[in-house]
Amino acid sequence: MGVIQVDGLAKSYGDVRAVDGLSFGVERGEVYGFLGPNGAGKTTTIRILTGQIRPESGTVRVLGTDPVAKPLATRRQVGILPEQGSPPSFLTPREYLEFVGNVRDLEPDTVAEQTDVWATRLGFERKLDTLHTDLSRGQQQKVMLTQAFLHEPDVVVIDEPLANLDPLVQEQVKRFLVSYAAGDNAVFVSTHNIDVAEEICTRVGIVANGDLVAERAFADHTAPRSADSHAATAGANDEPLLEVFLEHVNETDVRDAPSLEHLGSNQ
Ligand SMILES: Nc1ncnc2c1ncn2[C@@H]1O[C@H](COP(=O)(O)OP(=O)(O)OP(=O)(O)O)[C@@H](O)[C@H]1O
Repeated sequence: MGVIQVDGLAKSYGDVRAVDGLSFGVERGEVYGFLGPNGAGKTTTIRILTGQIRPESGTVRVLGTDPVAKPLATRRQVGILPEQGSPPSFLTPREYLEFVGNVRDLEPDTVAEQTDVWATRLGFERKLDTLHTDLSRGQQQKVMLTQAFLHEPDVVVIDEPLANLDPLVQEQVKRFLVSYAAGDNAVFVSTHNIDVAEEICTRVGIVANGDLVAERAFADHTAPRSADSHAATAGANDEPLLEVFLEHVNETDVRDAPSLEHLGSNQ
């Protein structure tokens, strides 16, 4: 069984069928990309995976635990970076990471060490003692990334990992995600960004109207691929991911967006 296993998942909000019979699995060593247009059901799926909401039907296992029955156990085991998550405005990054470390039962020394490693890696070491309210959106995103990895979880679930980050930091984060998964962990990434999915993922599931419409595997890699290189593709053909996406997702599937034109570009 994979570290994430989803079978026949369904969730509606009133008349809206947000997730509709979704099944997929993620193995250790994978960066699994969950790629879909606005309103496809990505965030709803992430919220179920991380024990925040209950599905109507279907089964979910994350590291063998059922997040529906044991949401707290799941949240302890995984790293979570929610969509539009931001750290508390009234704390500094150092205080917030100490708080997260405490909740995660980490030794204070480990938290201090990891805080320094991450602040240096992402370049916010000079902001460690500044209130979040005085940090930019990108700086806050760096703190949120740090909290997701602080306890070195086997599974990390991230909604739009590169949102608000500058290109240099995006490159560092992409490399980090690839190397983290390669260390026998799994990274589940939800994104609209086809180039990023193609660059860092070992496998991409394309989701539309709450269900997987295609899945694409790439050869193992230990560093991000160049976005325009398809030589490493291990799927049935060498078709670029954008074309696979456009084949399976048509304008009628894009519930909240009038056009597909933006989908290949950075967020
Ligand atoms: N709390 C809610 N109440 C009612 N409808 C909701 C709620 N949350 C999501 N939806 C609807 O469920 C569908 C799936 O939404 P979801 O947020 O899961 O999609 P998404 O793929 O994450 O979209 P995006 O890429 O725009 O963030 C959408 O049609 C959305 O309008």
